[in-house]
Amino acid sequence: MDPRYEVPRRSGSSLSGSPALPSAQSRRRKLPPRPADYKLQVIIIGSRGVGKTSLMERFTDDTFCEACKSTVGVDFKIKTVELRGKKIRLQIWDTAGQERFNSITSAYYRSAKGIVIVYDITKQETFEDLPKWMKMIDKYASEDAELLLVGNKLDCENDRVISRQQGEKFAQRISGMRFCEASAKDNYNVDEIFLKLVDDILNKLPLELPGKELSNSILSLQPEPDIPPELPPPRPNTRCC
Ligand SMILES: Nc1nc2c(ncn2[C@@H]2O[C@H](COP(=O)(O)OP(=O)(O)OP(=O)(O)O)[C@@H](O)[C@H]2O)c(=O)[nH]1
Repeated sequence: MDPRYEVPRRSGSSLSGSPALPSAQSRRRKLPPRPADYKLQVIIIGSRGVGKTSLMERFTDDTFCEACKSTVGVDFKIKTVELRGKKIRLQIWDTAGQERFNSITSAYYRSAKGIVIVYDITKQETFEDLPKWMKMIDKYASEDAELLLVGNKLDCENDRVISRQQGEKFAQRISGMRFCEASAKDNYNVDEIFLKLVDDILNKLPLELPGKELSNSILSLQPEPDIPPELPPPRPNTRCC
């Protein structure tokens, strides 16, 4: 065949020894996703069975499990959200409600910028446990962490034993604590919980560094802990009622 009419090979150049042309697949490769502007950690605490895992899974995967296993130690999920034109990578720590795991879970409080404290509106004892959770916060969490109290299982209105006013009153006694009722099952107020918390965290950040632009580096000072961070020194009992 006249070499002038030879069609160049697209690939499999090993025969000719010439370098391989990029394959169709590599040419179609997508651009890497835009990195997150901020990385934030949020922790969910509260007594056993109040729905901490369910709230996290509803928010991150939009799923609900009727009979989930109790959390052992700590679990986490990641979700990226866009807020105020910023991309925020949220790392959500779901802690075990059982007291015997407190020594493990307490190690995760320190790096949390936001704390969701959950009780079950149908279970009196989970509401009565709240001061105990506040003590954990006072002892282990950063003082500037945003707090949000959630009365979960709002779909069980007929079995309600804790009124909305009781929840509100508890939150009002703690400086800066927000309150809402939600249902992981019915997906009611779940996105709102996490987005409001992130919004409050973002609101607060510039005040921590007056005169400086917010940047990724501020948050990357806090690496995402794969292992529990070191236990912080106890903090003064400022928030407990
Ligand atoms: N009706 C109703 N049930 C819920 C809701 N959220 C969770 N549950 C149920 O409550 C039970 C406990 O839920 P979990 O999410 O495992 O609770 P948890 O707080 O993570 O429990 P621990 O890991 O033991 O601390 C499960 O059977 C869930 O299906 C809700 O909003 N409504």
